[in-house]
Amino acid sequence: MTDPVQPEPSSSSLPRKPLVLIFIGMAGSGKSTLVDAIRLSLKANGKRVYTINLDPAVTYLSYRPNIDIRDTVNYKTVMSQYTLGPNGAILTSLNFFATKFDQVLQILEKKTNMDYILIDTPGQIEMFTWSASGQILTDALASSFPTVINYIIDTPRSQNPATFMSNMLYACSVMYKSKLPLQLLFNKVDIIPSQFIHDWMNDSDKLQSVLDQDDSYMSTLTHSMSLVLEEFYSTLKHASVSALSREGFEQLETLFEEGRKEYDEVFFPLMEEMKQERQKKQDSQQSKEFEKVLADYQAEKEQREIEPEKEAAERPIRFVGVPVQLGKEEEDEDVF
Ligand SMILES: Nc1nc2c(ncn2[C@@H]2O[C@H](COP(=O)(O)OP(=O)(O)OP(=O)(O)O)[C@@H](O)[C@H]2O)c(=O)[nH]1
Repeated sequence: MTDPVQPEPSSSSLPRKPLVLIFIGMAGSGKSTLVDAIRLSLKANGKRVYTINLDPAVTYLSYRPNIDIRDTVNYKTVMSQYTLGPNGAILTSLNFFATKFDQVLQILEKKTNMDYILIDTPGQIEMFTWSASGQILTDALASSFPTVINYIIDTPRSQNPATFMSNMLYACSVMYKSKLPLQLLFNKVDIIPSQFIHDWMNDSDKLQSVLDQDDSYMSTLTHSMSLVLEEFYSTLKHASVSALSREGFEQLETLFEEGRKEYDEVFFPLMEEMKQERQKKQDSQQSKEFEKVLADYQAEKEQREIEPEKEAAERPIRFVGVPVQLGKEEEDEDVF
């Protein structure tokens, strides 16, 4: 395969960092198969690729990830030790891993020669997208590296308009929650071409003609939703691929680099702005607290000048900053 993209220098003056690609999608949409296939394809194009598996419950992976959550947390042990069900154990394992993620970041920071870091996530999508630990991991990655979310859609299953709409609404919510560039990968196009999805996204009448065959409440709702999502579709970048046949892979590097550009130009400045805003708030809170301490000190000093004897009698004795309360009978004793 030829290299379709010559990496452009990042818009920032900083050295070019590896691009983090987080793969998210409904169970069985093909995340792990796609991560492996994309890893091999990028490597064949001469790119250096690092892989991380964040699914503690996956039993088989066709590739050996460079960092694997399963090497740190044993999901089955977590389940029996904390008497948890499968979902609780996945969540707890992710929580444990999040507490160690600074070490992962330290390793990644040293991988300056890498072009891409591919991240495989748990099959139970909400375990990652709606958990505090998922948010912590995503934020930690996005504040250190250009990061793009790849939302995988199972094309054959999306032939049902309600399934299609559920996926689109979920993708939209992931973008809002993560505040990161999001791209759609319509997977499994070796089974059925994704043309119908493009038609539905570009022309709501085409979706309507399918919905017209069904006069249920759901079809009316789906149509209303499709009108609402038109704006979301218009900015969305996507590609149709097959992890098995590697169809559509020739457009992936271009798509990923567009995601990097979007992160650099839109999301990174936004994140920096938010960081500065937070810092400003913190600084103003600190200076308010400092002024309060200063005012208290001033008031206390003035009080001391007015009533020096009374103040000395009432002032608690302090030992290394801790007020020592003396009992009545001990008042004359040296308690230190
Ligand atoms: N025909 C076809 N099958 C695929 C493709 N990608 C994945 N599959 C199959 O889909 C099934 C699920 O793939 P996985 O890669 O395990 O999907 P996943 O999203 O990682 O699954 P979970 O982690 O369990 O959610 C497997 O049987 C794959 O072989 C594809 O492009 N075409």
